[in-house]
Amino acid sequence: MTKTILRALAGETLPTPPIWMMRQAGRYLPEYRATRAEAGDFLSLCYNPELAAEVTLQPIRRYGFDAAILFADILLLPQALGVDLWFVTGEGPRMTTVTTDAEFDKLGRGDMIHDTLNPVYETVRILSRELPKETTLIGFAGAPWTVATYMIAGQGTKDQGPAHALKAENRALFEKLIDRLTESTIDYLSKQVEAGAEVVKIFDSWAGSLKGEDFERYALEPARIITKEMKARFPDLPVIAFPRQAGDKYVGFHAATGADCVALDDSVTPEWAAQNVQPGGCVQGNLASSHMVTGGDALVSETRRVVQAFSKGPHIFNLGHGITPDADPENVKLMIDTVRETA
Ligand SMILES: Cc1c2[nH]c(c1CCC(=O)O)Cc1[nH]c(c(CCC(=O)O)c1C)Cc1[nH]c(c(CCC(=O)O)c1C)Cc1[nH]c(c(C)c1CCC(=O)O)C2
Repeated sequence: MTKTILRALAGETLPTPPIWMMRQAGRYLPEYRATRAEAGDFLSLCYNPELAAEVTLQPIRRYGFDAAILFADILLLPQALGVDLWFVTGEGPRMTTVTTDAEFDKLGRGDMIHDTLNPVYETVRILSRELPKETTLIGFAGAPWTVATYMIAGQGTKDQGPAHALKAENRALFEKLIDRLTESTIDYLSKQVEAGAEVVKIFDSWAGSLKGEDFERYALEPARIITKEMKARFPDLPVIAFPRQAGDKYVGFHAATGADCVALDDSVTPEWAAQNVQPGGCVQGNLASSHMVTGGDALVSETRRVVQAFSKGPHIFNLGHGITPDADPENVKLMIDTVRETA
């Protein structure tokens, strides 16, 4: 029997949508916090295959999600290209910037990324042995634009101002960076698939700040190239694209990129997306993650609404963005029970 997530990704409408959750291994879980403390810090956890596999498995054991997502981070790739990366507690990632040709020229390329990323592939190998046979293993990478926004600013930003500024001031350098990230992302994802990832997801968290032609060039086009090359190398590999906050640009994203599934954030209604995006293929999403904090009747009614809106086509139930550290683990259970009862 084919795994439910793979069936949905192949375009099948299932009686109950398969479920997983962005950031399902995370700080809202006491067992995650304990393992992270054992590892020392977040990056040490990412590079410790035994412990990274352990935190990936924790939400599977607790909730029986239909998919596990590799525990790692989108910023490991720039680190593998040679930038310094660290996390400031309570604030987020920091890295050395790439805003000049000289800084760009110091970046690595080709197979050298694997020296740093080998522990991630080892995590994938452990997981493909240890996951329950019905659970799908999802590998992932950041989309070039989103990763570039962190590399250019040296940290997270509200409006991706520094990346937009570099794009305006030195478009040739900006485009070289996007191209280098596109190439390295293909190499990185390929190694994850060779190690046992069954699906790959491309996270473009800041796609929504690209407007007009910039969206086509720097969100859609890299997703198309990555998808095309991954499918050339691995013909049966399903690809999930997440151009977060794309709004009306979600329409036609499957066809334009070749992605099997488009993940939706919660700024679009499920009714609108069912009508305008789901005809293109499988969709994933899109309950607001705040319900995992607030719970109650609203959680139940909004979960039912998402399930019902997408019930006539291929759908993978998920949140619209990652679960937050202040979420209540009991609310996750309530969401899963509601999905499985509603369908
Ligand atoms: C932009 C981005 C990043 N990382 C990621 C994105 C794209 C998705 C999104 O928009 O959320 C993706 C990511 N990050 C993480 C995963 C693992 C898989 C999963 O469970 O979803 C995935 C898929 C673990 C993580 N990545 C991070 C944590 C929290 C770190 C900790 O335990 O202290 C986890 C579990 C840290 C991280 N990593 C990043 C930031 C901005 C932060 C700090 C914010 C925060 O603290 O939540 C970069």
